[in-house]
Parts: sequence; structure tokens; C-alpha cells
Amino acid sequence: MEKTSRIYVAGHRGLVGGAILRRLQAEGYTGLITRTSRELDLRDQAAVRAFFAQERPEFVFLAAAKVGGILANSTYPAQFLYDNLMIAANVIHASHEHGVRKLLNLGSSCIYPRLAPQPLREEYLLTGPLEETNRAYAVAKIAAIELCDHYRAQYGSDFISAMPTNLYGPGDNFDLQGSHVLPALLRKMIEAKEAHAPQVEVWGSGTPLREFLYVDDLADASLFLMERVSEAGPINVGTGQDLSIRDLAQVIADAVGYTGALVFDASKPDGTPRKLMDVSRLRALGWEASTSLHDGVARTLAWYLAHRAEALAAH
Ligand SMILES: NC(=O)C1=CN([C@@H]2O[C@H](COP(=O)(O)OP(=O)(O)OC[C@H]3O[C@@H](n4cnc5c(N)ncnc54)[C@H](OP(=O)(O)O)[C@@H]3O)[C@@H](O)[C@H]2O)C=CC1
Ligand SMILES: C[C@H]1O[C@H](OP(=O)(O)OP(=O)(O)OC[C@H]2O[C@@H](n3cnc4c(=O)[nH]c(N)nc43)[C@H](O)[C@@H]2O)[C@@H](O)[C@@H](O)C1=O
Repeated sequence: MEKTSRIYVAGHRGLVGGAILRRLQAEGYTGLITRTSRELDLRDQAAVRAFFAQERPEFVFLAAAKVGGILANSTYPAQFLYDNLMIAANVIHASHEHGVRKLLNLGSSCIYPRLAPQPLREEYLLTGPLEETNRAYAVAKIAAIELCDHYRAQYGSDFISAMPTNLYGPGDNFDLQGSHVLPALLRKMIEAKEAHAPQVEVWGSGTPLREFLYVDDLADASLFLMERVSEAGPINVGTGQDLSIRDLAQVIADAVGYTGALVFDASKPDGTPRKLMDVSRLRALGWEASTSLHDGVARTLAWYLAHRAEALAAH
């Protein structure tokens, strides 16, 4: 990418797209192209075609998607499947039709089979049944990888796919029904501390293991991949370390300074028992995460406290 390249960041108001946009701006890229979902609904093929014909992006970061935590995924599977299939098919096909030089497709660690060996290696894709709570979303994300790989094979398109582990950071979704676990627990503990509440509710058993990557590290990996890697297949992006939801809740309680009890709500789903990424492929290519969970949580907490109204209004 040159500093004046026309670069489309799809989903620039989201957690990931926002971090990628901030990073590109900080590095002095001037040809940045963005649209909100109101301005351009990426499920609309004709609108996507017209947009690509008009703007002629040379590079595309595909970070627009219907995204949510375990409850949103299991409650709205039709929307997660349809929206994500349409967004991926429209953006990837338009990128091919309009000669995009390179596209980075963002997927998720939930593409791997529920009971695959740990840590999850890229070659485990399509080797077993998926986790039920996010099967619809995962199928759409797998279809997007397949699109990139087959457009590469048939047309020579330089389309690559990154599979991040669970993400968090400034600009996250803090809605308690729709969000992922880390922002949800951060918000719950802040509010419990302020209200002097004796306990905070944590969904599920607390035993599932999850790996968390700070979103600015993902933005760094995204630029690294865009600039230096051209290969088929998913490329895992993570830290290579996980912890239980119970331990995560304690890390967040400590950061917030909340000293009440944690109560586990067994009526809520646990989801997949573990999904630790094997990050050796990306390490061998030359990239590693640099932000510790402790630092990332502290930065996210500081951001949320400074932008609470904005964060809550966004979702
Ligand atoms: N969050 C996480 O923990 C993880 C995320 N990822 C991946 O990263 C990518 C981005 O996720 P994240 O940033 O968290 O998600 P967010 O929900 O924070 O942001 C998604 C963005 O997509 C845009 N969008 C959604 N639907 C449409 C549509 N129909 N047309 C146009 N734009 C649309 C929204 O735009 P607008 O604001 O304008 O409505 C929104 O800003 C996804 O592909 C996801 O799979 C992967 C692993 C973990
Ligand atoms: C990124 C990833 O994200 C999703 O998968 P997930 O990792 O299961 O998502 P999650 O962050 O919502 O939950 C992680 C764990 O945490 C527990 N948990 C406790 N208390 C709360 C809580 O208050 N909120 C939430 N959301 N979870 C909670 C929860 O019960 C579960 O055991 C999919 O969208 C999937 O498609 C995907 O790609």
C-alpha cells in the first residue's frame, strides 16, 4: 500500500474497522474510503457494485459484519448467516470485478470444529462439527474464506483471510444482551461498583476457556498481513494464551476495583469449551501480539469511562 492508495475500510465504525482506520490515519494514509451501513448496505449487491465502480478502491479491509456475543448469535442465527453471507459475497465479488489489488477478509476463531484438538491449527478447518451457538455465523465466515481462496485460484485475486481470536478494546459493543463477554463484564462491574451492588452475574459455568486479543494489536496484524502476506487459507491471529471466564472476571474485577461476589448463571450457555489459537503460522511470518491482557483491559476501561455515553448510544 502506498500512502495515497485508495483504501476502503468496510465497517469503519466497528471495533475492528475503527482500530484499522485509526492506525491507517496515524500512519498518514490519505486515500481512505468509508461508508456507514446507512450510506451503503453491503447486503445490497447493486449498491455495492455502484460504490466500487465510483470509488475504485485498490485495497479493501473487510471488517463489516453482523457481529455479537454468544446470546446474539444463538438468538438471531438467520440474520447472522444471511447478512454475513451477503456482505462477504458482495464485497469479495465486487473487489474481483473492479480489480482490487488486495483484500483482507476478517473471520473468526469460531470457524473451527467445536472439539478440534487445541491449540487450533489452520488445517483443522472443515474437519468436524461446529459449535451450535454460532454455527450460522461460522458457516458464513467459512464461506468468505472459500470465496477468497477460490477467487485466488480461479482469477489470481490477492485476497487473504485473517482469523482473529476474541477481540476487545476501545469502540467495543457494551450492550449487555448483544455484546461479547469482556465488554459485558467490564460494564457490569463498573455499574455494580457504582451502585455498591453485592454481586455481579456471570453467564454460564465460568469454566470455558477463551483467548483475548487487544484490537490495536489486530489492527497491527491486519496492516502486516496486507503489506506482506499473500497466501490462501485462514491465518490465525491471537496471543496463544487463554484463561477461564472465571479468571477473566477476576482480572476485570481487579481492574475496576470491584470487590463483590461473582455469581454464575447456569441458565446461560457456555458455548465452546475452548478455542485457543495456534499462532505459529503468523509467528513464522514475523508477527506477534504485544499488548498484555492486563494492559489491554486497563486501556479499554479508561476508554469506556471517558466515552461511556457515546459507547452506550452506539449499540
Ligand atoms: N469482536 C470480536 O470479538 C471479533 C470480531 N471478529 C471479526 O471482525 C470483524 C468486525 O467485527 P467487529 O468490529 O467486532 O464488529 P462491530 O459490530 O463492532 O462492527 C461491525 C461493523 O460492520 C458494519 N456493518 C454491519 N452490517 C453492515 C451492512 N449490512 N452494511 C454495511 N456495513 C455493515 C457496521 O457498520 P455501521 O456502524 O455503519 O452500522 C459496524 O460498524 C467481523 O468480521 C468479525 O467476524 C473476529 C473475531 C472476534
Ligand atoms: C468472538 C466469538 O464470540 C462468540 O463466541 P463466544 O466466545 O462464546 O462469545 P462471548 O464472548 O459472548 O462469550 C464467551 C463466554 O463468556 C461467558 N459469559 C459470561 N458472562 C457473560 C456476559 O455477561 N456476556 C457474554 N456475552 N458472555 C458472558 C459466555 O457464557 C461464554 O461462555 C460468538 O459470537 C462467536 O461467533 C465468535 O466469533
